[in-house]
Amino acid sequence: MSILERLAEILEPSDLLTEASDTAPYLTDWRKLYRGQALAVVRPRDTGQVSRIVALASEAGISIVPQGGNTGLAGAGVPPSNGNNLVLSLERMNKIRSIDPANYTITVEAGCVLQQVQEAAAKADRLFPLSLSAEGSCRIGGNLSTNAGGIAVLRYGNMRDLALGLEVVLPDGRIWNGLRALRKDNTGYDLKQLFIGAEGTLGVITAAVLKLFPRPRERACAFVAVPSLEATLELLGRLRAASGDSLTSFELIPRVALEMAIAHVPGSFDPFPDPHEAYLLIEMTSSRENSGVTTIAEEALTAAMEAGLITEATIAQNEAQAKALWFLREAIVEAQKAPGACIKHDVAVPVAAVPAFLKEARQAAEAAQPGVLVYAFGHLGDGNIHFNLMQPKGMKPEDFTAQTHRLNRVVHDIVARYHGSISAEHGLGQLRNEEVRRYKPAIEFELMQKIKAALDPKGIMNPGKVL
Ligand SMILES: O=C(O)CC[C@@H](O)C(=O)O
Ligand SMILES: [Zn+2]
Repeated sequence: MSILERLAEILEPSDLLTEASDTAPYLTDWRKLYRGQALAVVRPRDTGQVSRIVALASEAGISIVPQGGNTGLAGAGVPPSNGNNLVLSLERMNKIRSIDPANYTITVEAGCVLQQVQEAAAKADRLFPLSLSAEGSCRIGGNLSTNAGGIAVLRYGNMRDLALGLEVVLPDGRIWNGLRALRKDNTGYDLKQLFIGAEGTLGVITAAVLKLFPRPRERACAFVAVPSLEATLELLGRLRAASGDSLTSFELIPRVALEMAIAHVPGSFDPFPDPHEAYLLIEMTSSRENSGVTTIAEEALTAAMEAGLITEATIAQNEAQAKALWFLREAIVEAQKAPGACIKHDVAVPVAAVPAFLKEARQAAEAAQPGVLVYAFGHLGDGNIHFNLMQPKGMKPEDFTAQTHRLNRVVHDIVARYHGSISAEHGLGQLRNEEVRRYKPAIEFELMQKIKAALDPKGIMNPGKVL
């Protein structure tokens, strides 16, 4: 029997895609940077089916490429071009299995859309805090596999910090049920952490127990202009001190990004009459009714203004205004498409080093590529900056992208000097898996390879990614 015939015994006909028109969306990423081939796209409906598919693939020596919402930025969900593989989409496994408000946990299947999990938590008067721009279409399995970050890491951590248990189909098809809902469990190695951030190279995550938190009752959202990047550090310290544990987001928006959004994304606006070099979008939240978090934010920002740490500030007076300010944060991401080609760097340095890093990296990038537009924004509060470079005016997009490797090197060498990371929240995928070798200590690489060989001796799980 052929592999397709055997898959047809496991799956409903509509869950086994082989026609080019049906498989096409699964064979490329949304930015169309990568394109691959596959024998078929399989869309199992439960863990048992995933297990049978993986066992079959293992026996036949066919690779498995797990895929969630296909919103990734590093090409981890796109199959290789040799075609001897199956794309395993988790999209049909999208059930919330259970929610336990008293234990502050939710158990979800890997194909749940992030927003669906947020909404289920809210319905139970709880918060699932992971939040990022793709939340309407990215899926939890992908969030776990890339250890997704986003805009609330400062307060709640990234996906590694939000997962308590996992269910995983191992590369030989066996199911590991590690769906424990415990906050304490010191019974040996923390195996779930191997699969989180592994980008599907060690197994297929099929379900997870996630942490919930008290739902915020009050939030203060502010947009401020800063006189210098150095000032942002003292401001961050002051806001954390003033607000107790309430500072949730501290996002950097440079003038160039705001201008680009105003020019290209309808609905964008300038919150202040005069231009400023850089801005911050700040949010504090409290789960206490009448917590006074708005007053705390107002007082802290007034004091910061008197101390010369900010030059202008506006605080949202209602939900609609807060939404409008957050819209600007999304618009600056969208606006990146406008100038043509963009070379992305998803880097992290220790928070205190961000201003110095930004200054040095900007000078180096501008010297390496005259006319380049530095578009550096993001999660300043946790040290993760999207240090993106836009093509110089008048340059052809392809001539600029031809410089990718050289410019990556310029930026990442500086990141390394600051003891940073060249992939903070988007993962390595096939975008940075070669480059990371230059920066990751050989001993760490060797350990990763040993773990890979132990768990996936046939090397069938998502080949060509991460390692
Ligand atoms: O476009 C990017 O480089 C980053 C996208 C995303 O991580 C964000 O923070 O908005
Ligand atoms: Zn980001």
